[in-house]
Amino acid sequence: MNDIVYSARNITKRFGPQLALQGIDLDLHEGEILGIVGANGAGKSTLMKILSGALQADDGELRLGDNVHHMGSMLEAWQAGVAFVSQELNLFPPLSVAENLWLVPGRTGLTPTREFLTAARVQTERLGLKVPLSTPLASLSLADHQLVEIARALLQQPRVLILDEPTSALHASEVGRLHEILRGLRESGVAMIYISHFLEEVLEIADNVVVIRDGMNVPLESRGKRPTIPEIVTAMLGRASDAVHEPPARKTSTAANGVRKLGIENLRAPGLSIDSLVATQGEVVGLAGLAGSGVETVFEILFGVATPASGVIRLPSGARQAHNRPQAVASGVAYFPSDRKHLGLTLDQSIHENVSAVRSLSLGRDGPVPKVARQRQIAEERCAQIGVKMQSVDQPVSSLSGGNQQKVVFARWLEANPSLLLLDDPMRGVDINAKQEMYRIIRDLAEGDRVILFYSTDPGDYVATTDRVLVFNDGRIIDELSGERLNEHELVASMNGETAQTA
Ligand SMILES: Nc1ncnc2c1ncn2[C@@H]1O[C@H](COP(=O)(O)OP(=O)(O)OP(=O)(O)O)[C@@H](O)[C@H]1O
Repeated sequence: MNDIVYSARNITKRFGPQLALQGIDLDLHEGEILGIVGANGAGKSTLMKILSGALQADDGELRLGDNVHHMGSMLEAWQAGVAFVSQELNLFPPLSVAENLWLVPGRTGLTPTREFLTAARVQTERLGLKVPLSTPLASLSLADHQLVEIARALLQQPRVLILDEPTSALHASEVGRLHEILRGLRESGVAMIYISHFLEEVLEIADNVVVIRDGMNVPLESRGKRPTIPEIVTAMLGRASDAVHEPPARKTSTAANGVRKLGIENLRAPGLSIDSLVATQGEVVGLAGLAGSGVETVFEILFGVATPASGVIRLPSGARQAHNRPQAVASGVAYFPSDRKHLGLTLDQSIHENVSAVRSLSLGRDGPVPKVARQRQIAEERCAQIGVKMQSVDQPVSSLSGGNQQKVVFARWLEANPSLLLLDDPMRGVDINAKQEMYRIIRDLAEGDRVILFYSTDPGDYVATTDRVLVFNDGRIIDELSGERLNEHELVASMNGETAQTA
């Protein structure tokens, strides 16, 4: 094994009464990709923030090479050659891509040098970011934001690169490109930490895997050998997973009278052209496609935040197309957006306030906002159901880990009673167990009289939850997968236009 580049000993971190890290040890070697896995709230991001100077440990020691190093700030870490791609995507939406790439700790001025721009162009192209560097960041998709954040770290030519869920918004081809780049960096001796909830992905790219549970290292039985996924899951959860998911008994669409249905006809908008799309109550219909395929626009139109040029929309509640968000909500439409930062959570409010907030938007089952005691009870039930790791429902949402915040949003929409549920990558960043529970909940929701449209960056999610999948390309529906054809292989091929048929 090569030399140790970066090591942590007995790292401990408390947030008030919460002991987030309890004596973590870690060794990172030159030219090693170290995978770190753990359930939501296990302490991965906290540890990465400490390694990258964004947070200070309460106790423990960090060593860079042979020297004890006090990572007092992110600037110090950058200067020591430690670059961090954060799960929270610390970018500046009003600035351009180039300015975002340029702005790193310690650098002053907003104008990138010509030399930097040339390097930036090469790096972004290698990662598959297809927009000019002058593009305002705010106009890019979440996946592109993730690529910009990765490019920014790579442009620092770090000795140590920490990637916290770098692929949560990326499609398989983008993941493939990133892995190729990381393998190249490994060859040149860069040491990397790679965190992901996609365990197959971790096993594919990582040389070694570290499991963290409740802020502590969990030894793997296969010590030194390649661990298996069941072994990793058992270590993560502290027990074997009970989360064996059977794909749903798929329904075939019934357009019978008397059932609620979503009907879209001749819908035209910039980058979108749908002749017909019908989904009936009880169905989970997947809308799949690569970035820019048009799925996002469909969601935006149905939620009243984008306006089509023409077309007819009939919502399951019987209402016509909504022209703004309040109208959409009042017409029974719930939208679960993929961007965690814009999930609509009020971060400084408590979990129970957030979970019950949508009732006040007139979607509630029992109408008026329930009393606080009842709110708390509902939130407790919902959070227990999907395993939100928390101290109490009174704590602010901002104190939860990223994946647990995502689960609170999910719990919140469970408390609403929409007739049309738009789920835009709801499982991004949630751990394997919660994912299985979400699959079940989505199926249960569909069993009621709801129509569910579902999008994910993980093809496996479609197979696990949907009845059928409409594949979008260039704003059009180019394929429909159901029955035997609804498997990951066909889906990925179809999204890439390999077996596309006209639906
Ligand atoms: N700023 C904070 N204030 C209070 N508690 C916090 C704060 N940040 C994290 N925690 C708590 O520390 C624990 C570890 O959180 P962390 O974000 O490190 O988990 P994680 O393993 O990265 O989870 P995820 O997979 O969901 O991103 C959690 O219980 C979380 O609630």
